[in-house]
Amino acid sequence: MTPKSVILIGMPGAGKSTIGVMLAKELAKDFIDTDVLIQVREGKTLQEIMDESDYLNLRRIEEEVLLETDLPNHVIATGGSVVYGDAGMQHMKRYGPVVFLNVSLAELTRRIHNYESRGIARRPDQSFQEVFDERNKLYRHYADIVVDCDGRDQAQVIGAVMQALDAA
Ligand SMILES: Nc1ncnc2c1ncn2[C@@H]1O[C@H](COP(=O)(O)OP(=O)(O)O)[C@@H](O)[C@H]1O
Ligand SMILES: O=C(O)C1=C[C@@H](OP(=O)(O)O)[C@@H](O)[C@H](O)C1
Ligand SMILES: [Mg+2]
Repeated sequence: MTPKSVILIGMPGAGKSTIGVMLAKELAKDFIDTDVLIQVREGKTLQEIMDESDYLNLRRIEEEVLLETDLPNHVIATGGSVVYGDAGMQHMKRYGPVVFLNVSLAELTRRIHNYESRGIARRPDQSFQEVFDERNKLYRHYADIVVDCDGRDQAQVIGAVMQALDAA
């Protein structure tokens, strides 16, 4: 049987990248951050891709990169905008459970101070609150497991993810 992967989704600042690499060590799996895959394939930073084109192009590239990548036995930290591409999500779901790291808007606002320059793939007129509301529905739609992260430090979130994976 192909070993299972674990796919982390959630808002920018939810902890996908930092928790993902620690979770991969705990679970003895490989780790990949899809933002890194995109940057290496394009030879540009995400911000450069957005500056040279627009947020829809970044989302399109994100989906293309996912569809061309085989990711068995990995913890996969996705970019926050990955849920806008259904084909990419269905592709990843074949490898294992999707875990939504659920963080409140208040906590995300505490963690993110560079909303305008962070390279969030959003319509330029959209506020952080609007992006949060729009995406929350999508994260819940694709999630097999929802882990509430508010009030938990990184070790506690990892513990909660592992417990939920065991129970699933
Ligand atoms: N449970 C947590 N409690 C407090 N801060 C956290 C937690 N998880 C992650 N962080 C911090 O939030 C910031 C964003 O984390 P990051 O992994 O880059 O998020 P993402 O990849 O989801 O955008 C980092 O500074 C990270 O250290
Ligand atoms: O939410 C977004 O629109 C994005 C989040 C980023 O990843 P993180 O979620 O790891 O910050 C990165 O993929 C890109 O800048 C777009
Ligand atoms: Mg990240």
